[in-house]
Amino acid sequence: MESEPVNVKEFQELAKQVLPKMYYDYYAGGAEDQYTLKQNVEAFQRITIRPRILVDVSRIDMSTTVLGHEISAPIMVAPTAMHQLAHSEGEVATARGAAACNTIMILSYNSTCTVEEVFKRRDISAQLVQRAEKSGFKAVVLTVDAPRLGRREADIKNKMVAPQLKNFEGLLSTAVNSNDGSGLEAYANETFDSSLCWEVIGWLRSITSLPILVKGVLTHEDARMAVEAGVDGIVVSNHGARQLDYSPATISVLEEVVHAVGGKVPVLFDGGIRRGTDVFKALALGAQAVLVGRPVVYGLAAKGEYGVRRVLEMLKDELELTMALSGCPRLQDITRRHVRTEQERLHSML
Ligand SMILES: Cc1cc2nc3c(=O)[nH]c(=O)nc-3n(C[C@H](O)[C@H](O)[C@H](O)COP(=O)(O)O)c2cc1C
Ligand SMILES: CCCCC(=O)C(=O)O
Repeated sequence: MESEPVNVKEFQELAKQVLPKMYYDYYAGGAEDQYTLKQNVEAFQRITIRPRILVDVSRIDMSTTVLGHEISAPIMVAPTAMHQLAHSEGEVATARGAAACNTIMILSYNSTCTVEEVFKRRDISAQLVQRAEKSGFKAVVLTVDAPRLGRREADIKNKMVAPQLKNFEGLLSTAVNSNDGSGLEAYANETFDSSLCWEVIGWLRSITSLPILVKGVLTHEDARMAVEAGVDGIVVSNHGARQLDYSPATISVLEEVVHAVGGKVPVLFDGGIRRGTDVFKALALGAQAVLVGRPVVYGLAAKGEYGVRRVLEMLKDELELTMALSGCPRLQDITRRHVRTEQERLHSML
């Protein structure tokens, strides 16, 4: 396939062709049976759209603001680790692709280029957060679904080798011996902090004035606790199904979290976004914007910065068409009544 990809799935095919198996497996894989990995995508397929007719859709406006920052569409780049395994220009190319689409990129602290997130060594975390703040980052996203690394069996089989991570140069050696299995797991064992608890929000507040979001909320209980802890935003996420297998498909719990938050802080969403219709469904169920993980990495692997831009543009173009065909000229026109969930479908059959 050397023709231009026409959708995000075709970028995945291209990425598979160009990437070494070890890296493709790392990007594409999920935890254990990969049940949640499949569900994250399939749960979207069980939601249908209820389009409205005879609405003037000659002008579609997809622009929105997230924490006060205007973006061209509610589609952002999720933090994913180690982009130099996908393309030599790494996160720099991804950031340029995101900028070309006028959107926000969340940088993983496990980036192969350079900054952020939380860490066992709080002194190192503090340095990374403060470096990020100084260099112009606008928010800190604390990933709360990784007290330990999920079991990714492809990485174990491939004896996945984790590269040196530049953010930690001079702070910490990230070189680990991976002879016994996943090098990533060995690295995570050294660095991930399994004692992290709610107190960390107050600590982060004490070291930065940036807004703080928590990423990895899947229940109304934790959504309420996060709001009480004073976070500035919540990301509904199961880490792209790479952590706890049999955690729910994220789209199936979005509404529960949105209700619990009650509009007090913005709720962002990620997991399984592959089409503009998926973005539409997440917005209808209450997300302010979505984050895209793997498709961005596939775009980067296949075509560098241009590929990242194309992936984001495709999703944006598809969202625009979906809005037009559903009678929603503006984002605020997309309501809960524009989708029908599986639960509603089953209920109507009783
Ligand atoms: C290769 C890869 C690396 C990731 N690295 C991180 C990370 O360093 N920090 C983090 O919070 N989430 C990480 N994630 C999770 C993503 O931020 C996001 O939650 C997930 O990819 C969304 O699902 P999607 O890939 O179906 O879009 C990673 C995901 C992938 C696929
Ligand atoms: C040790 C780096 C882990 C990155 C990550 O979060 C992932 O691969 O999902």
